[in-house]
Amino acid sequence: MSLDDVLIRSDDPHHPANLICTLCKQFFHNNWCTGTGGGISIKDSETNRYYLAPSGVQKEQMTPDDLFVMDAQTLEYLRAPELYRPSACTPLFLACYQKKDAGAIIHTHSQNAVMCSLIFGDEFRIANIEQIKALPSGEVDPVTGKPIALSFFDTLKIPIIENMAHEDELIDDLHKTFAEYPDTCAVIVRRHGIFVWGPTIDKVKIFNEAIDYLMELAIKMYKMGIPPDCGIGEEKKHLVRGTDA
Ligand SMILES: CSCCC(=O)C(=O)COP(=O)(O)O
Ligand SMILES: [Zn+2]
Repeated sequence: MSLDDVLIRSDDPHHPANLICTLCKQFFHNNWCTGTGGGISIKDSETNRYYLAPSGVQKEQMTPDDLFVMDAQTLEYLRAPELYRPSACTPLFLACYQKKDAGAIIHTHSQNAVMCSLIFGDEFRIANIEQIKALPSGEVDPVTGKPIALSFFDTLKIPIIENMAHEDELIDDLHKTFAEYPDTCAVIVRRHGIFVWGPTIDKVKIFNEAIDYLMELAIKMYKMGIPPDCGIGEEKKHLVRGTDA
């Protein structure tokens, strides 16, 4: 059995090497990972390994052979395809693994994230929308030990940080948001996209989809004059009637 057989070959569609490729294809069709932008990293908790995409490749065309594999303990690459460099987002993914105990990270260049970063200041907020309930509050049920989701009556708050010339230059602001927003599962990068993390890739996929839905809705509300974080019933007084926005 070769090292590749151990690290990247599996018939299991849920194996990280397969899942990264499958999800990047899906995300390409959502316009989230086009033109080489965006990416996904998944931790294999059983083997304690990080799976990372190569940099600058068309993410929807990746195969398991293209992936980097890193030992989560030593941070040494167990597999590093000669043709490639690891994703430029690797330091940011590692920060999420190490500081947020993430099991996976999704990075997209969603236009909804970019638009929200152009409309809003240093925080994206939206309140009282059913889809918010798909997102974690950051609190844990003391009895069951399970994470508690946000309630319909809560306000989702996602920090927005400024973009930099290179991905690794985002690291200081990412660490700052970890301190200032200990409960957030996402950071929007202005004029760039969004990073979303969580305990498993299944959960992160749900978080990313829910946040993207909420960002898209917020843009529509904003265009209608409705602040996305306004209280229930307050929308009427903000509504711009007759708009074709
Ligand atoms: C046009 S993509 C610019 C780099 C970027 O923002 C990104 O998400 C992809 O970086 P990678 O090194 O993973 O290709
Ligand atoms: Zn990016």
